[in-house]
Amino acid sequence: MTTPTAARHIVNFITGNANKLGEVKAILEPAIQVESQTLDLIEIQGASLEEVTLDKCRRAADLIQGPVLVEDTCLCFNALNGLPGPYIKWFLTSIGHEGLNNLLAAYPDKSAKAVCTFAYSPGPGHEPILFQGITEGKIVPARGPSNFGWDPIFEYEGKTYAEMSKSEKNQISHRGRALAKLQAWFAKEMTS
Ligand SMILES: O=c1nc[nH]c2c1ncn2[C@H]1C[C@H](O)[C@@H](COP(=O)(O)OP(=O)(O)OP(=O)(O)O)O1
Ligand SMILES: [Mg+2]
Repeated sequence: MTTPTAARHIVNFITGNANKLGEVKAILEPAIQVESQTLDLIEIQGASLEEVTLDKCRRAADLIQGPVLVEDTCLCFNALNGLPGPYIKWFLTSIGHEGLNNLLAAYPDKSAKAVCTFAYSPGPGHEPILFQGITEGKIVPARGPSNFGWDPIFEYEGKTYAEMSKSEKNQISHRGRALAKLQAWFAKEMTS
């Protein structure tokens, strides 16, 4: 059954990452329809996770000249005081799964947080709203298919993200948890 058009929200998710888009669609649709445009948005450095996402969202709204949803994902190693954090993309590209494991070789603490921060802007000039989700896990040698980023090295309750089915991951993931907050906010907007 489809939701009546009048009660339906549409978001324009701006991302260059097809895997993110797939998960966001799987979680939000059909209640919230997800359209998408691919833009490689500049991400600022030396700022908090929230500031990085807010800035990315303002840039996207200015470029699109309309409502946008963006997301920034961080992988924070507790032994490294939260690094690589927002720089995980460049660490992953440069040193891979093994290199990321090696970063923690000197520390007994392998725990890590996956943090997903979505920002929604109703349009240029509006202050974006943030929705954050965190999943606590640990960094392990790669297990499972290498389909999406660091999924094979992030373990949650005995399984790496890569060893989970898509729906299993979405139930407990940083992204799923952030989107649960976004869904609640949109549901409230619809009734107010
Ligand atoms: O659930 C995930 N499971 C495994 N890996 C993941 C996940 N989510 C993001 N990732 C990877 C993609 C990128 O290497 C880095 C985040 O960087 P981030 O800037 O947020 O992503 P991106 O540049 O690929 O896409 P976007 O255009 O939305 O910024 O972590
Ligand atoms: Mg990015």
